[in-house]
Amino acid sequence: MSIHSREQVGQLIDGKAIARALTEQIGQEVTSFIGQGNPLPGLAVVLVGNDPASEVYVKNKAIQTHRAGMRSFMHMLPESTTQDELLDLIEQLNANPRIHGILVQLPLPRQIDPVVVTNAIAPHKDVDGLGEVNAGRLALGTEGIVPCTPLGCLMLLKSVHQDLTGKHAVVIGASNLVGKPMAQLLLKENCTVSVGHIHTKDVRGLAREGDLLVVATGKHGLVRGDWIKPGATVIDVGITRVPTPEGRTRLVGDVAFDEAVKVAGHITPVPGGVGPMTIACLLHNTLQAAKVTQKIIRGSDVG
Ligand SMILES: Nc1nc(=O)c2c([nH]1)NC[C@@H]1CN(c3ccc(C(=O)N[C@@H](CCC(=O)O)C(=O)O)cc3)C=[N+]21
Repeated sequence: MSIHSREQVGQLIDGKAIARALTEQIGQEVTSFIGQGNPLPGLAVVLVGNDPASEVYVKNKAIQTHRAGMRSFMHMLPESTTQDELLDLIEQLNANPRIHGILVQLPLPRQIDPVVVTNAIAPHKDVDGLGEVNAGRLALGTEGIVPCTPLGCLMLLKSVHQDLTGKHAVVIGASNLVGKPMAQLLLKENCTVSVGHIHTKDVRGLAREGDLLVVATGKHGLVRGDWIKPGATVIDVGITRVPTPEGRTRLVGDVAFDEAVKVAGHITPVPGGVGPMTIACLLHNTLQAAKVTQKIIRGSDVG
């Protein structure tokens, strides 16, 4: 034995493997859904402008959609697209019976108001769960479509803890896309929830109190080892492309992984953590949306 104490190493939460299993299960459900005479679930993804990172995500989504046996409809619009042009497209997609889910990739160019656009998506096709109707349902704890990234984070937390009741969950970041819906979901799981954000006075002190720590700030490497309660479960939602010394790029999260892994009990990597779960949950939401639509059309339970 050396005189140094053995370094504790947290266990990796394998988001890629959990997402693969979920996608496979969704694929089987799709097969039985269409076997009952229902149409293929269809997902429309709309990308405005040519942000190269967004294009990668959009392509990944299309590949995974086909893997789960669903149809995907891609709409790539130029950076100069007006809000009215985008609203016209959404109106067409809302009316198209082959399309059960609509996702408009964020962020949008300056001339387009994301709130107006998200609320233009029919609530039963809002597979991102970001419109006022679904956000309101989540806040009230009623049935609705739950945003993909927070839903994926919850599944990862549940892969470690069967029951989250009574745990102190700390969410860093209060965006409408991740932080706010994440806090709502954790409340529903009977956690004591704290939300830290840019104005929080001692965000490190707050983070250190979390039995569960979900970080979604977009500031890579923000959360250091000494921000983490020993043994905590850490979910890193951040995804930033940074240059390497060799002149390439790599993806990094909001958590300084090498430090954090020594303190955490369980931790998600980037890549291979939350990202693949986001896509798997998008497919889950699209299948659910298709089921709800068919249930209404047939006036009967399709399971
Ligand atoms: N309306 C809307 N909904 C979104 O869900 C949404 C969005 N806009 N805008 C952009 C962000 C980002 N996002 C990701 C999804 C998957 C990966 C993903 O699959 N990541 C892989 C690696 C991908 C790679 O290598 O580039 C991983 O983390 O292992 C990443 C990021 C969804 N977003």
